[in-house]
Amino acid sequence: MSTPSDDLRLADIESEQEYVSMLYGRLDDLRELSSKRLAGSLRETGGTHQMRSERDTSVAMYSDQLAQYSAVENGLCFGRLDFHTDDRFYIGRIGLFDEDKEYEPLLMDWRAPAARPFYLATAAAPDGVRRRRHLRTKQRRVVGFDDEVLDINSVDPSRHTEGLTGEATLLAAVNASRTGQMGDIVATIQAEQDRIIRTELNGVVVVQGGPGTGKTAVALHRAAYLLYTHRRQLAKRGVLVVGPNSTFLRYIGQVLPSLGETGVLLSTVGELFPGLTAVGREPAATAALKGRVEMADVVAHAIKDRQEAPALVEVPFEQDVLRLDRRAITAARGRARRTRKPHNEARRAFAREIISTLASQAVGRLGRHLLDQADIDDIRRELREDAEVRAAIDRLWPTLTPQKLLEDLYSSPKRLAKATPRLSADERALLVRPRGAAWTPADVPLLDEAAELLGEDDTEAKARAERQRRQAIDYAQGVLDILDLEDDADPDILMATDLVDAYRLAERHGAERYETAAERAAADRTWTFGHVIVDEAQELSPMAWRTLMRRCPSKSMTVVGDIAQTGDIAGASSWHEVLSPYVMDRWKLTELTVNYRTPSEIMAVAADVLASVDPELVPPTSVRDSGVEPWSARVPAVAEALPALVTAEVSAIGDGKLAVIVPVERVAALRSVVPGASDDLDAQVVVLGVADAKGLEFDSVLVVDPAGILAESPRGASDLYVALTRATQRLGVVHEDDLPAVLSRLKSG
Ligand SMILES: Nc1ncnc2c1ncn2[C@@H]1O[C@H](COP(=O)(O)OP(=O)(O)OP(=O)(O)O)[C@@H](O)[C@H]1O
Repeated sequence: MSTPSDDLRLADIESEQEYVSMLYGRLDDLRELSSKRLAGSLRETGGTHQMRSERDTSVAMYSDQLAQYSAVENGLCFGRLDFHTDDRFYIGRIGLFDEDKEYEPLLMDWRAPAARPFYLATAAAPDGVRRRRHLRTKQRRVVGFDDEVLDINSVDPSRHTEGLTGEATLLAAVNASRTGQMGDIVATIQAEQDRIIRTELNGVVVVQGGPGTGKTAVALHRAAYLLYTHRRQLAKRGVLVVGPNSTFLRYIGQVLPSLGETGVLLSTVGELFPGLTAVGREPAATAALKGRVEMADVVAHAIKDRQEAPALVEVPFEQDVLRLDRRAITAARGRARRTRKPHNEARRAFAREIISTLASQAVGRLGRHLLDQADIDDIRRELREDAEVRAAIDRLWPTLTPQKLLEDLYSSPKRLAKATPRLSADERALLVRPRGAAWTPADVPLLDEAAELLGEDDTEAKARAERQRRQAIDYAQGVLDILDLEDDADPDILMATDLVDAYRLAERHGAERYETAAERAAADRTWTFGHVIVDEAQELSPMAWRTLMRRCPSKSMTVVGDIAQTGDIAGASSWHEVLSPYVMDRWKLTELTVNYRTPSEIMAVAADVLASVDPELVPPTSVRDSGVEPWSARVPAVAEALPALVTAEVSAIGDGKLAVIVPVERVAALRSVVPGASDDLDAQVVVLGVADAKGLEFDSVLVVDPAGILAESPRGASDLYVALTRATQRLGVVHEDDLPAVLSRLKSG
């Protein structure tokens, strides 16, 4: 039997449905309009350069609009605010307006200043809000809502935190099964998170917080907020989001599109050198050494060593042999270095000096009194064009690419010894590598450093671009010729060539058209971004920070991480240490304190491990209990016991996700014994090392061989802390040896 309050609720759902359906109708209208306009712009051809460029802008704009309208389809409207003044706003993923009523807002974009009370208003500080309503929708259907009446009498003075916003909806969200893809939190952003998301654009903001406090979520919503609030500034230069590995980037990849933002470049540091994929692996000690800041000097040394000054170089020229002694070479080198230009650009000054020296020798031998200025100019020109002379200059001051410089360095113990006077022999040995070996992520900051010091030698790139442009024009000309031939019969028909010439056709079909700032940025090493967000920032080495800082000269950055979770031995142990070389103390620390992922039962176990990293560190407070105690199981052989343990966990989590987190060296062996296991996050069961599990979360986690994880690295305790805090519901620890003392709280299951 339905009660009067059930009836009221149903009536409310019905009226909300009416409103939400009206909003979807409006969205459909907008979609249709943009689609028509896009089709119109694509049909247009010809015109002046300016007309073409305006048309391209329209095409890009309408395509973006269409992508945005599709992206916000799910959960378009998720909230409502009722004010004491009887005003009422609906809050959603984008703003929608009523064109017939002077653009009155129908739906408020969550990022608009007027939407802020939805995240900040509390019973103690209601900001004029009487009621906050969270709407739950499935596709276009309203399925329920939760109301909070912001009444001062409902304030609980015993609560120390400022309280949760939309608690029922929040708990439903954090309890939901995980999908292998991070979701957005736009409907349930909490006050401490909202303040960080809306921090001003300029300067460096550090977001420090324990596991599960929403750092990644906050960082991504901040990107969306900044793009909305500073669209003009940021759309041009773009926003870069840096993550620790490609698994993580795939995991977070859908969040910004679901917020209607597609123009953000997601990248690892290892992917920041265009044209090169750094997939090589190397020992952790080698990567850590390459990450040290002294490597910047090593690169500089390596370049100087290539500016050689041997005792004597003989240059055959015509019937004679010209000589360059060390004094002449050093003088030319000094001249070139004094230009303070990068190596490849300073080469021109070096070559000019060398040609001058050789020219005076050649002229002296021929007898200066016999030659006039024109003869001397001829000799200079011949010297410049002479293959032997060029070869001599190449040897003394070679044009270098970053790749060639590093490859030559790693593969030559002699070169390495000269470039690394401050490294020990053991350290130097870590850098030795044969030619042709794959580039590793730790090489990328060194290549970037080298590229800065070498300067772009873009002669080859320019020649290639020109060749491609010519080919495109030839191709376009061919197309036009064919069209003309076909239409030849009827002179009244407008020829394709009347509308567009080959050059323009080629230009319109060129690869650069309609590219977003993010796409252009991805292809250009020297691109600088309007804002850079660094996630899991504690993992970055000092050399990686140099690369990132170069990409953001304005130092408008959001740095997100947890010093207690640092696993990389090149990683950070304090934010001050990381940032002060670039911005001194001009950075702002913000903190997140509530854990939305890990239930309190699991967090209690993780807290013991955290205390072993540093007793001063405070674990975040879990937002909920799960009612399930974490357990440990001692088994004679993990490989044999694991399949059954995995099957039991899978049946406990229904269609949720399970991760088996193991020491890196056991990943391959254990992945092969777990049925259906993979490293693909879409699979139900994944087997991962800790480094690859960073930033991810699963309904259930089995941590295997905790002693192995602790022993695997000097930062083993941080790694174990990361592994334990990946679970949203259930945790089991499986071990063969004694359970490490830090885990003694676990009950054996
Ligand atoms: N306000 C919120 N509403 C709903 N869910 C939230 C909220 N804040 C965080 N979460 C959820 O909590 C989980 C953890 O968030 P997130 O991955 O951003 O944490 P993190 O601080 O980056 O963690 P870690 O340091 O362990 O990588 C995610 O599932 C996220 O969606």
